[in-house]
Amino acid sequence: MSPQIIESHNIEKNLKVRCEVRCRIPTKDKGEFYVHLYTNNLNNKKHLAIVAGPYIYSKSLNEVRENDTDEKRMIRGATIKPNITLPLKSLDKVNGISNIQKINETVFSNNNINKITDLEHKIPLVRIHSECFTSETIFSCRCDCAEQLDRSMKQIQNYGNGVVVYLRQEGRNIGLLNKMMAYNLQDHGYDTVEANVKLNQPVDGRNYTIAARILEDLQIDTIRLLTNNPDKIEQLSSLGINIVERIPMIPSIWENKHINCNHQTQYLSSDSNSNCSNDLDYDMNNILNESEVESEHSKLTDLEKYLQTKVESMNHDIPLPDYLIHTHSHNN
Ligand SMILES: Nc1nc2c(ncn2[C@@H]2O[C@H](COP(=O)(O)OP(=O)(O)OP(=O)(O)O)[C@@H](O)[C@H]2O)c(=O)[nH]1
Repeated sequence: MSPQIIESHNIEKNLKVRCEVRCRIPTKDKGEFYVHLYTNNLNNKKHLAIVAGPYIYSKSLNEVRENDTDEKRMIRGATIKPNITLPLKSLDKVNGISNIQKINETVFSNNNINKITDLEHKIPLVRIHSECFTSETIFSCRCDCAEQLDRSMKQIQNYGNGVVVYLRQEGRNIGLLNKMMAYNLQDHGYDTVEANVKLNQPVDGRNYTIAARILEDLQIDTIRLLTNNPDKIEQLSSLGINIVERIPMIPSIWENKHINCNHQTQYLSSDSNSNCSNDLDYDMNNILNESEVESEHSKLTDLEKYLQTKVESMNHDIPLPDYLIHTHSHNN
């Protein structure tokens, strides 16, 4: 067994989480959430659960602690009535939802989220999100992480019942220092996968056991999951989370882009000065030779190159828009 597999087995066996505090966080444009802060017995990282709706409660937060008082419970955000349990668990068994074996792949627009029945509504909508300081705090346009966080919080709030589990696994768990070195390599032609490899780091060093334990603590065993990442689905399923639906996350710069081989296709953004924008104009009728492909690829924004690599090299399960199919990344 590789050291990585041994480590992940150890994590799975020994990991325990505890919710230390829960507080209300109103947001500018996404409504109100209850943020739960978790400690664990393996390291000092403080993972978070950002909860929407009135149905989700933490077991560990609400259980009675040594020398507990009403005031202590109020300060940590626990219910004053101890040991509250809600009937969310095993809804599938009670109502026969376990028949849903296949993971449906539905583009969940805000409209059809509203149309689901009350019963289905109880299955939480979940995003397992990994920390990205560069995009979420200092507005980097190299990746779409901040957009994914923003959109998933909005979708979950609109749905009325769900959680973003926010994992402190910066840079797919290689840490900020390595990620910043990877960015320098990416500025010299490496893609996001090759850069990690060059630094002797795993391409994706994340482990989702902590997320599964947090969901367990929140008394959630059946979910709808917002993701494009098949590895996340596989790991969570093997950790006992029943995923009844996979909801893709289409990056906003790829929305409304489609195949139209008879016309010159234009993908002009309204903000052509922004590095995040997609201001390229391709003629799909042209068959490009190798050096033209190389040259077209070099015109892509950092974000486009990143998204393209996620689909082409990391198996992310979303269709590549036409104009990118015609500009394969250099390592393909
Ligand atoms: N090493 C490295 N990490 C990155 C880079 N860009 C973003 N990240 C990290 O990638 C993580 C997010 O992973 P993504 O691959 O974007 O998305 P995902 O969570 O795997 O998949 P989805 O569920 O579909 O969003 C965060 O921890 C980011 O800090 C990069 O260029 N290099």
